[in-house]
Parts: sequence; structure tokens; C-alpha cells
Amino acid sequence: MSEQDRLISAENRGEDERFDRAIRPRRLADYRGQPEVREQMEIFIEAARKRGEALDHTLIFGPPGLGKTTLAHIIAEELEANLRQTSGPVLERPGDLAAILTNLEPGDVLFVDEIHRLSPVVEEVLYPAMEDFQLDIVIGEGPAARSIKLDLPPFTLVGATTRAGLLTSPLRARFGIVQRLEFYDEADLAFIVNRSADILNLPVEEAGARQIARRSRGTPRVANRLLRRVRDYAEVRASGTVTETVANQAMDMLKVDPNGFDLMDRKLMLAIIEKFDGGPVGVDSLAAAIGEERGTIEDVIEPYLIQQGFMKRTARGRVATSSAWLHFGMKPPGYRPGEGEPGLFD
Ligand SMILES: Nc1ncnc2c1ncn2[C@@H]1O[C@H](COP(=O)(O)OP(=O)(O)OP(=O)(O)O)[C@@H](O)[C@H]1O
Ligand SMILES: [Mg+2]
Repeated sequence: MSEQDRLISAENRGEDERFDRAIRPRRLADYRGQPEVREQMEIFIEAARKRGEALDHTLIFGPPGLGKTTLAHIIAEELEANLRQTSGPVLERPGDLAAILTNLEPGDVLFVDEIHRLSPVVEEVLYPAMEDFQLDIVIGEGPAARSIKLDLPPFTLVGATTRAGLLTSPLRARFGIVQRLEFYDEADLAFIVNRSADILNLPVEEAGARQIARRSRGTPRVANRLLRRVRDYAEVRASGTVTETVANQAMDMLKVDPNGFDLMDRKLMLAIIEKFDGGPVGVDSLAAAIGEERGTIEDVIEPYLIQQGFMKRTARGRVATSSAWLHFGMKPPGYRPGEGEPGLFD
């Protein structure tokens, strides 16, 4: 199964985007969960507004589908500022960034998605722009080349990344506000499912919403995607209402298990257990063993498994925890009866 086909992949694609526009929260008050992030941003935004200044540059990081893009849009909305949007890989040359910067209005929010993928020459242009609202740029080539300095209006750079670790330290140091998004708990995901269902005019029973929330890998995008598939099932195989039974049947059919693990999660855990005796195994060997890219393992698959305690990252590599062995009905190495599920191997 490729990343494209992965039902609970947190990647964003076509159908999602249309649906996204309808259900994406637009104000901080509708941004569910992430209480610390919300409280801090409320204060920073209000303070900036009161002073009539641009908000400090803000870096948002966390695994895919947790709400980085959503939060960037909300920040602009709450500041009543224009949002200009671009991304690291799109800005190929310094001139691409210079063109955007010189068109900014005072107080604008410039959202740079995948900011860890900026090329070094483009990043150089960003440093003085962020720090002093100045643009240093070389025009022309050879002997005719000259360097010019331009003043920029005060603006807010909002950067988003799934990999804070890949940011260069000079870039990281230029963000006054750094927010890390966490996986969502079941109650928040159930709330998000109910809100989306309302917008879709889809009747969902509380227990049905709970089941979807439970199997969403802690990720709002996954919750919304599962809701859409469960809706299909409810309309074709049932009366159209998402009850607990309908939700469970639909998700069993989709092979999303009660922990929210899908085929990729299971493949990864099983590879560590069966091919590497439970680990530790280096991420590159693991990537080769399951035919996945290292980046996909690091960004998309393992953060949730680690957060749920099914996998560990150690200095010597990835390790499957006893929860992972037990999940597959296998006996973890060094397992003593009485730990984990009682009686299973007695
Ligand atoms: N806090 C939230 N409350 C309600 N819905 C949310 C929240 N965060 C995200 N969502 C929903 O989840 C979807 C995915 O969020 P978003 O696109 O912002 O994720 P992302 O972190 O930018 O992902 P990626 O890394 O793939 O760019 C959005 O369409 C939005 O509807
Ligand atoms: Mg995004």
C-alpha cells in the first residue's frame, strides 16, 4: 500500500481540500484542543492588536493533519490581517521570496508551509527580512551586479513544519513564538467529528462519534476522513445514521483497528518484531524492510506509535515495546506472566 492509498494517511488531497474548506475552523474559539497553544495565541494576538503592531514571527510544528495550516489561517483572521501563502519548495530563487516580501502590506501574515524545505539561498534573504524588516538583494550579475537594501513593512512570518529538527538554528532563532501541536484526545476528536457531521447534515449518535474519534490516530484530518467513509457506509448499508454499530462495521471494513492502527502501522510494528527481533533497528533498515521512505516513517507513521507507547526511539534505533508484541498476540522477549494482559500466555 502506498502513502497515496492510505486511508488514514494524514496527507491532504483533492477530495479533502474541498471538504476542508467547508469544515476548517476559522476562529480561535472553534479551534478545538491544544489548550496551551490556544491560550498563548489568544494573549499574543490580543497584545499585538492592542499595540497596533505585527505579531511576532510564529513557528508551528507537529505531525501532519494536526492543524498547522488551520492555525496559520486563524492567526491571520484573528489579527484581521491579510494572509499571503507560500511554501518552502515553491520558493526556488531569492527573487521569488523578494517578490512576495516587497508586496506585503503592514501587518500582513506571510505563511510559509514546509519551511524546513527552503533552499539555503532563499533562507539567507529571510534572515534580515525577519529580523530588521529589510531586504538585502543582489541585482544583476558580474561587474554590473549591485546590492540593494529595501525597507519592508512590519509583517508576521508564520512558518509550519512537520520536522522542527530540520530547521537551521539561525532560522529557528528568529521565531519569537514557537508552538508545538500535540495529538488530540478522544473527547476533542469526538467534538470535531460532531461539528463536521453538523456541517454535513449527517446524523451521528454520540457513541458513533466516539468510535470514530477512538480510531483517528489522534488526528483531526483522519477523524474527518473516517467520518466521510463512515457516512458512505451508513448511507448505502444502513439507514443513514451513524450509530456505534454502523461506525464499527464501516471501520472494520476499512481495516482500521480499534487502536486506530492501519495496515502501515501494523506493517511497521510487525517488521520490527518479526524481522528484527523487536529491535533496536536503524530507521534506514526499517525503511528498506517495509519499502517506505524514511521521511514517511519519521513524519507520518512513528510519531503516533511512539505517543501511544507501542514503539520507542533509542540511540541505537527503533524498538517495539511489549504493548506492540501483545497487540499482535505475541509474547514479548523477557515477558513475565502478570504483566500486560493477564493469562494470555500462562
Ligand atoms: N484544532 C482543530 N479543531 C477542529 N478541526 C481541526 C483542528 N485542527 C485541524 N482540524 C481539521 O483537520 C484538518 C487538517 O488540518 P490542517 O490542514 O491544518 O493540518 P496540517 O497540520 O496543516 O497538516 P499538514 O502537515 O499535512 O499540512 C483541517 O481541515 C481541519 O478541518
Ligand atoms: Mg498544512
